[in-house]
Amino acid sequence: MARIACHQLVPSSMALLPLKSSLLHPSSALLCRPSLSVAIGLGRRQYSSKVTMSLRAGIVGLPNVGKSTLFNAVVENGKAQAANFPFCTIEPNVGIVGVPDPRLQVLSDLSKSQRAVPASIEFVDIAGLVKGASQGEGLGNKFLSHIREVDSILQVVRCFEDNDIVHVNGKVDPKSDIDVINLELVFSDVDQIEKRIDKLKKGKSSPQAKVKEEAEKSALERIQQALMDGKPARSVPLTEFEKDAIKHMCLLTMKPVIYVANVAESDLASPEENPHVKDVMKLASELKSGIVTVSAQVESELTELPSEDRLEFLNSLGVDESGLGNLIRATYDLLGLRTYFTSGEKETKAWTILSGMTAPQAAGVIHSDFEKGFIRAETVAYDDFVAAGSLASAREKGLLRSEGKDYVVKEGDVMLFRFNV
Ligand SMILES: Nc1ncnc2c1ncn2[C@@H]1O[C@H](COP(=O)(O)OP(=O)(O)OP(=O)(O)O)[C@@H](O)[C@H]1O
Ligand SMILES: [Mg+2]
Repeated sequence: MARIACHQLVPSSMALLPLKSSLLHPSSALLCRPSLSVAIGLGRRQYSSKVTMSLRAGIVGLPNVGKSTLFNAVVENGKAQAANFPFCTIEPNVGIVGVPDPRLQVLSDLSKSQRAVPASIEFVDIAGLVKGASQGEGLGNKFLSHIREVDSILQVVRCFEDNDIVHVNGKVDPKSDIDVINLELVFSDVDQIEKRIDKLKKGKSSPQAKVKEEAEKSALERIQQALMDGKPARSVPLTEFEKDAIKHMCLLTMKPVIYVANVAESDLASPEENPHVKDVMKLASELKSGIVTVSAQVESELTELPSEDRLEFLNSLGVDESGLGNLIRATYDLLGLRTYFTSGEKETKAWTILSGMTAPQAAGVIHSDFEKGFIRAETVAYDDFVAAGSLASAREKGLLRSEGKDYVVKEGDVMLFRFNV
């Protein structure tokens, strides 16, 4: 028997299970956490056939550059926005944060929802890396292995001058700091690749495994060359097959990077005038990575203030809003994530999918039964929903479309799934 499956029909306890609010990764940089993932048969696309918990962004950088300060502010801020998240903080250094999205509140108000639940992302505070980390310096190998487990990297770069706060290399120098971190990531990858290529050369495998191993070896040799030239693995063009073949390596320089320029509060109003920030901007553009400017110090002070005093404090520094929303949003976008919504009286919820996912796959993010028994999805674009004012009115106006299993979900779709159980 067909049932209309929407958020109201999802038992509330279901929404609390981490594996249900999960998503599927296409990228070879992803899925480096076997302990957190379970296999499911997906078949249809080139995506990895696994489901994991929400995506992780690792906060990386030299010691004492403001990583933990930023982490604490992000997690505290995210908690406030997503107070109804279960397990907000899993461990002292891993926090789940809501992704700010103004559309959520609009939909929630229109549907008179009892609650609004944002999409989520995980932030991980990783201990500082120093020169020689890839040789084990300063527990480097341990910290590098933590970076292997994240899906993207936020590299915090110190851009604030403060003689009371020790800089491990004696002076504030973003270019040198970025080089140190990137070189350690490169060295670590080179090391891994050398070992793997040796193993592949010696290996005797079945003809079937051989094809994949050949692809892996060819991809690794090209990456090795790029690394020798000081370029990251992500700069090497690879086929889908090659990406899949090297995925298990979890190469550090395959992960997308955002540089987080951590500035003094006095620079917050016009960070681009700070020469250190200029350096980071230039490098980020050369390395084809994103950049976000924040003051971790200000953000952490903001979380200590009652919410009614925050704007006044920000205004006193010459800005109108906290930089964290930007940072969280940029991280979400960097991972190639997309949002669709379910919206009704009980709750309005933002769900995370990857671009290119079909309606059944998007339904599977809510629950695997929704994907298995998928019949159709009633879908309305966000703008149409807002213009109509409600789902019922969108239906009356003919804006609600009935889409089948090949429909590729679009950013901002509001969806209602019909499925068989
Ligand atoms: N934008 C900023 N302006 C001024 N001081 C800052 C700023 N950001 C962080 N700090 C200060 O820098 C010091 C180091 O910060 P934090 O402990 O967050 O660094 P960390 O990168 O986590 O270090 P570690 O690698 O040792 O864990 C703290 O005293 C913090 O208050
Ligand atoms: Mg720290």
